[in-house]
Formats: sequence, C-alpha cells, structure tokens
Amino acid sequence: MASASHASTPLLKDELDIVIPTIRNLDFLEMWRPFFQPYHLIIVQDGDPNKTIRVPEGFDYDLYNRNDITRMLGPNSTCISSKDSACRCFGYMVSKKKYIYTIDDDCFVAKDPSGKDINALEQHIKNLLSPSTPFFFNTLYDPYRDGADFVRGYPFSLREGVPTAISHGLWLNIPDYDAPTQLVKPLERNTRYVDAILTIPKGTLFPMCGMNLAFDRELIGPAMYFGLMGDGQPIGRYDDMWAGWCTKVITDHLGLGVKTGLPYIWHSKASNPFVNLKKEYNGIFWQEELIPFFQSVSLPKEATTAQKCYLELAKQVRTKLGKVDGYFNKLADAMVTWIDAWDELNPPKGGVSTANGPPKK
Ligand SMILES: O=c1ccn([C@@H]2O[C@H](COP(=O)(O)OP(=O)(O)O[C@H]3O[C@@H](CO)[C@H](O)[C@H]3O)[C@@H](O)[C@H]2O)c(=O)[nH]1
Ligand SMILES: [Mn+2]
Repeated sequence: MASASHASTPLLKDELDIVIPTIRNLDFLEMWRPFFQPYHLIIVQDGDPNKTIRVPEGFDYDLYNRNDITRMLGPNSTCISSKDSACRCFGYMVSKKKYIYTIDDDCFVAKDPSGKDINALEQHIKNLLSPSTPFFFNTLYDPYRDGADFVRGYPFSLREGVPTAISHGLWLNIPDYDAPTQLVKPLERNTRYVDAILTIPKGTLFPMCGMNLAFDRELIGPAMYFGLMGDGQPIGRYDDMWAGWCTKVITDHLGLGVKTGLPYIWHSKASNPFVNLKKEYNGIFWQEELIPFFQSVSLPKEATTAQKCYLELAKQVRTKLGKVDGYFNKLADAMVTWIDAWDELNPPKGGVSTANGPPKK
C-alpha cells in the first residue's frame, strides 16, 4: 500500500492529453483539479480569438485559437470547424501523446451511489488499458473488471480479447438528447447510475458523444475527425456522431474494441433546444441514409492502418453519399485534408514536422 507521502503516480501521467473545446471560461477545472492537474491540457478556443480565456492557476496547458490553427495548418486549416465543438479535433492532431481524453467545459465531477467523487479520467484509462470483447457478447458485462469474469459458454479462444481503441463515458443530470427529444422532455434528468461497462459488438454502430470520451490516439486518432460542422455548414452537433460512425467501422475492420458505460460525469448545462434544432435538422434527416451507408461499408484488407481506412472511407463517402447532398463531397474532401494535416503534424517516427510550434502562452 503506497504511504500518503508516496502517493502513486497518476496512470499514464505523461502519455495522455486532456482536450477541451471552449467558448467559455474554464472555472469548471477547479472541480477536476485533483484528477486533472497532473496531466497536460490542450485547450481549443472556438469563436473570437481575441477573447481571453482564463485558465485557473496551476494547470499545465497549451491553448490554441483560430489564429494558431491557421498559422499551424495553413490552407489545411479549412478542415477544422468553427462555431461548433467539432473544433476539438484540432487538439487530437497537435497532441504528441498516445492517449486522449476529451471533456466539455460544462461537465463536472459526478458522485457514485456511495457518494464518492468519480475520477472519470482514471476509469477511462482502465477501460483503455483492458481488452474489449467485440466478437462474442459477455452477459456479465466487462469480464476484466474485479468481481466479474467470462460466463459459462464463452469461448476460451476469444477470452484474450482485443485492444481497446475507444472508451465512451456517460452523463448524469442533463442527458445528451437531440433537440426534438429535449423539446418534448425539457425537465428530464438522468438519475440512473448503471454500474456497467460494455463492449459494443462488432457490426453495431452507436451514437458517440464527445462530451466524456477517451481514445487511443495511436490506434484510431487519424479517424477521429469531427467533420465540417457549424459556421458555414448546413449541419451542426453531428461532429461526434460522424466521428463515431467512421471510427466504429474502422475499429471493426482493424479488430479493435469500443467500450461504453462507466465513467459518468455530471453534465450541467442544457443548450438551447431551438438553436440545437436548427443545427441538427439536416443531421436528423440525413442520418436515415447515413446509417445504412455505414452499415454497408466494407474496407479492403490492404487498409491496415487508421489513415488507410479513413482515406478509403472518404472515397466511399464521395461516391455513395455525394448524391444525398453536395455537402458530403465537401466533407469527403475535408476528410482527405484532415489526413494530410494529421500526417504533416505527425510525421512517421524520425520524420520532421513542418508545422510551426505551440502557441505563445
Ligand atoms: O460553438 C461552439 C459551441 C460549444 N463549444 C464547446 O463545445 C462543448 C459542448 O458545448 P455545449 O455544452 O454548449 O453543448 P451540448 O449541447 O451540451 O454538447 C453536446 O452536443 C455536442 C455538440 O457537438 C457535444 O459534444 C455534446 O456534449 C463545450 O465545451 C463548449 O464550450 C464550442 O467549442 N463551440
Ligand atoms: Mn453541454
């Protein structure tokens, strides 16, 4: 047992960055300080770059605004959205760490049924460091947790599991509902704490929410593009959904796992459902065609990396979704630009990045 004077080193302290998209102040970090302070923060400031975002004392961070994105990516900066939380994916690109945790600035520390503060980051790390079971469903949920295991009839040949690429956390209080649901259930709050972590089976898509999300950047980072959303685009608030559909077909293809469930955060702010409806309208309509498209995606065996899979997916988006709306041709182009920008900032080991360095604080 580590004595108080030798508190154990936080898990993955130097291998994980915390990415926060923001248009607000960052006072919410005070509540997360015990859990986040040892980690490096990457703050992506959306909106007016001349607005000063105050970061509480004592955090190690880099803050990037629109000017930094343009300076670092040049013409490729067109793939990074503005006026939408999609801008957060710039933080994934500039990070140099193996793992990413992203959280919204209106998410706070939740309490478990015993009343104990939930260290969401620690639970995500445990989720990422333990295998997933996408090929055969374990009815006792995550078999790698203390007090659980594979149930009778679970094939022993599959019990090693596969590497976990994504850990999708949930939210108490304000649930992540779409605008129509928010409109008809304005007072609904999620009070149900479900003590479970599930691997999402291979071949099943899911609505990935970017509010409380962690992933292995080396396994799936290049596919975590949050799309063209917000300003100048016919759609918003489908950034995380698009990334979730793309990454799920790619993790399925690469034999990687995606988990959902614990940890919970406390989501405090309900955004305006009328504003959200305007942003989401096309997404609600188009997704009835997007889902069958992603369900039918097949990637070639030569696509052995996230980049190769993503570029192949961009080709299929253009050929199969371009007829749904011209927007998807723009999006397919932006997917390719994203990979160009990613590879420019993240050259193969030993290569030299040509982008300018982090912003002046
Ligand atoms: O133009 C914007 C708007 C917001 N942000 C930052 O993004 C996150 C989420 O913003 P917010 O909490 O206001 O919105 P929600 O409706 O609760 O978010 C849910 O919808 C998804 C939007 O795609 C989001 O991931 C979900 O959590 C905050 O940190 C804002 O500061 C922004 O950068 N630009
Ligand atoms: Mn929110």
